[in-house]
Amino acid sequence: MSGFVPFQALMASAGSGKTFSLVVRYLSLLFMGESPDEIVALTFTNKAANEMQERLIEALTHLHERDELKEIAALCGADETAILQRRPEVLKRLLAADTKVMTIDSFFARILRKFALHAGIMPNFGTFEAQHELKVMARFLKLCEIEGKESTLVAMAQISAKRVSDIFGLLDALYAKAPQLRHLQFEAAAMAPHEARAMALHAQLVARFEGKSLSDRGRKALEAESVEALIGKTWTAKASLEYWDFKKHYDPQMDVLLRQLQGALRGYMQAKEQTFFAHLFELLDLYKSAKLTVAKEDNELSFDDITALVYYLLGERIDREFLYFRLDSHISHLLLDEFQDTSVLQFEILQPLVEEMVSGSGVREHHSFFLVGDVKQSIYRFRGGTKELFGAVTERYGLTVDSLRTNWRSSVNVVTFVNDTFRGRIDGYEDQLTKPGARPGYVEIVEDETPLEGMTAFVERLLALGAAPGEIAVLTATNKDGGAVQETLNARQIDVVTETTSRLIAQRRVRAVIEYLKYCYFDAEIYARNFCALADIAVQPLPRPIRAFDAPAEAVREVITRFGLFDGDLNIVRFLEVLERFRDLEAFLFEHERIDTKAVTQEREGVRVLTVHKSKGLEYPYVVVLDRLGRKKADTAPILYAYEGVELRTLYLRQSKRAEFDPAYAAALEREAALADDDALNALYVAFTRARENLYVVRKPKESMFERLGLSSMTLGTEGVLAAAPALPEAPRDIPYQALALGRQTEVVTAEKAAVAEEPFAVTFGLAMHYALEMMAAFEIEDLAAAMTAVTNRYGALLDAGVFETIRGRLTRLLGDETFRRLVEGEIAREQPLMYEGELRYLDLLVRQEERWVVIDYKSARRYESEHREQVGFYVKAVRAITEMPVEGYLCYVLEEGVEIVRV
Ligand SMILES: Nc1ncnc2c1ncn2[C@@H]1O[C@H](COP(=O)(O)OP(=O)(O)OP(=O)(O)O)[C@@H](O)[C@H]1O
Repeated sequence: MSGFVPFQALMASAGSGKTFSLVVRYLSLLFMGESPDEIVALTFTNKAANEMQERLIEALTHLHERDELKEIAALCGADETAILQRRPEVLKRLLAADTKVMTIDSFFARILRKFALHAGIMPNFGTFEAQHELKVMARFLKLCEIEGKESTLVAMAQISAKRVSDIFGLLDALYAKAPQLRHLQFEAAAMAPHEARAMALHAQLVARFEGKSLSDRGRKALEAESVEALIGKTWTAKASLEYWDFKKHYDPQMDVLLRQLQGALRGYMQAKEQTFFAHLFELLDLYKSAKLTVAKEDNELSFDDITALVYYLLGERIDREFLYFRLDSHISHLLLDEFQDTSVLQFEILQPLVEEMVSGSGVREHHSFFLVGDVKQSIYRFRGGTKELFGAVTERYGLTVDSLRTNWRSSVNVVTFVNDTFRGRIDGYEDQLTKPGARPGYVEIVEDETPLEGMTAFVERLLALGAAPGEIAVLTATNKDGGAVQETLNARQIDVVTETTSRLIAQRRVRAVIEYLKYCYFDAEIYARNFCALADIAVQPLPRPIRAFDAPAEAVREVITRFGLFDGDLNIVRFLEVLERFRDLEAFLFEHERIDTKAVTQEREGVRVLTVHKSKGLEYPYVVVLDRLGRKKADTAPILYAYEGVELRTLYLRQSKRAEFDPAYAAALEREAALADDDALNALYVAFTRARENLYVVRKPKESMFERLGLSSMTLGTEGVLAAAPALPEAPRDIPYQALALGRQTEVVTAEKAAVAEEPFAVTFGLAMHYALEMMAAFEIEDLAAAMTAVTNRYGALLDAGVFETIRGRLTRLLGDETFRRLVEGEIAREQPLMYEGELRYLDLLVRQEERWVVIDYKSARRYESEHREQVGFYVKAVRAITEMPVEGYLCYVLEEGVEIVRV
């Protein structure tokens, strides 16, 4: 019988197999006949998404020897032989599919691309982790000037004693949470009356000491010129003045005054807070429009922008049904990993999907929802991850909550150490069991005044024992510490792989090409030399094509061909794609440092160095956890977010000494500190649970981040490393690389054409021609060759070679057509999905020109003209309604006898 539970949550400790179960579940769905297109699996980091994708394929490829097999058989209620028999077919389906295993951010970006026009942006926007701050700031200041809000800004800077750039940071933080703040209202309140009252009470108090022989230091302590100075005094926060030098002259009336003074100070601080937030919210709208304008200009969005826009679409522009269920092939199964770090906002966006999944009746019978997480590993509170969400969601949707007790990852000593360390320290911690046949493993803690040296000693020892560099991970508290580790290890000739080294622009060949582009731009010999060195070629004169300025990608293609630089390194291909995003060479050179696209493969072997935060969900045979190298930074974030469960209740402005006057604030501050403490403890739990075999901890004697764990130098077990696996020459592996699948016209066209029962050849011919046009980087004759290669690869099996020549001929004529060239001058979007009046269509070509939009529909045969006109007429109406700008529609017949362009 099938053990498949359709709605299930797994809440379980590190290494207990949550991701494993997710993979098992995904594959089981495939074995039960579900299509990969219908399954969405979302993770928190890109790394986790890539790993999951790899695990799916690996597990399927080697299913006969994998632990997953038994579990899949159990879930499907089938025997293992039957499962193995179906494996090739399932693998084929998986490889051919447009799978949706991705981060929540990418998933939202994908949704937004489909509805880009509804949000007023172009669908081919680039994504960056953060937007161009300076630009946004300049735009924001300009808007403040136009709207006459400069004084508000200045007032805020004064109130909070912050620089304008800090206020900018606050706006950014609020922007990310804006939808959750809708219910909050702040009103600017006058601070002056509170101030006057406080100063008057102060004067009365001072008067009571008049004529008394108060000591000099006592008198000095009493002096205060302003309300802020009063707040800074120690005595103002005391319960009574009957202490210290004041004691001798104390009379009870003084405490009455003191109490009143404290009330006035509290009132002052609260008024300050109200005013501050009232101003901040006033500016928030300007900030939002500054961000959006810059985003539109650069056609580039940060993930916060994407989340905000999708939230807006969902709430105001688009029927929720459409957002999820009409555009894509139907989503029937939703799997969420690392749920403890999903933010409330992200969940609100996913909610319609979840609700569809769990409302199981009729056609929805085949839906399922699965989420896994571990609240002990919740470490993204600052980003709006709210661990309470887990409980709220499982309860609301009545999910079966299961737990897993066995640790499948780590050795006996690591599991024992982790149990001993966190038992009683993390609320509700339950000991984990070790897996059957677990190796003993090893744990060592060392206290070292110079932690970097302690760390190096461990790494060198492991290498000497025979561990491969790639099996060792050093986990650090911050990125900066990671840099120090890298330097230290490099100085000892140990190679290191970090986040930075795995960026696309850090790859050798890509760096070579970037040097070449600098050479084209700056014309300085040094760049040419760098290029030759990085490309491993002799120093020689290089061409500096003038077109490199407008079409850098083209210049790069040329130089790659000339020097034979493309030897299957997919990073070059990916880089060319990235390069296409830039208007011209200047834009690229100005911006390229910010390109955070990841490299296709990890080129280098080396010790992995990463922050504890980045290590979540990952595992390594040998892990060295390094103490924080610097001092702990005090938490000085000016805004405190007070949550009640998953609801953001209110905001507080952090003000020094306020806790002493304001109990409600003091409670909020305490709660905040406790939560920050939980986060820090959880981060340590994450760090210690990454090790499979050996775990090493390097702690400083003072100010250690491990202090609260009471760790001291010790060893557990006998140190050793796994015998190296026999070094098989690694087979060159094809990395499945997919361009963003935005949904294709293919399906729609096929459906449309099938309806008119056209002959199959004509349909395929039409699709191939459309595809060639879609693949053209720009409508230049130089791009035709690459587009034709793409088409031949895709349709080679279906069409004869001669047919491709026909297509090439037709397109050559099209590219030479004056009218066509004029129409496509502008910003171009291809295969743009569009939803209007309940209908989904794909536009072949949408061009934004200065003051108007142009819709172009290609046709490969002159038949059904009246239907075609009707279709384009519908597009025009839709784009006009969405963009509220003039729109022109054209039918573009790309025929054997020539090009005909008909205005509709
Ligand atoms: N049932 C199982 N049988 C055999 N091996 C398993 C099983 N479950 C998990 N494993 C293995 O144990 C290791 C840890 O599993 P996994 O990464 O799924 O844990 P997790 O709960 O997601 O951990 P974390 O919370 O740290 O992300 C993996 O190497 C996985 O292949």
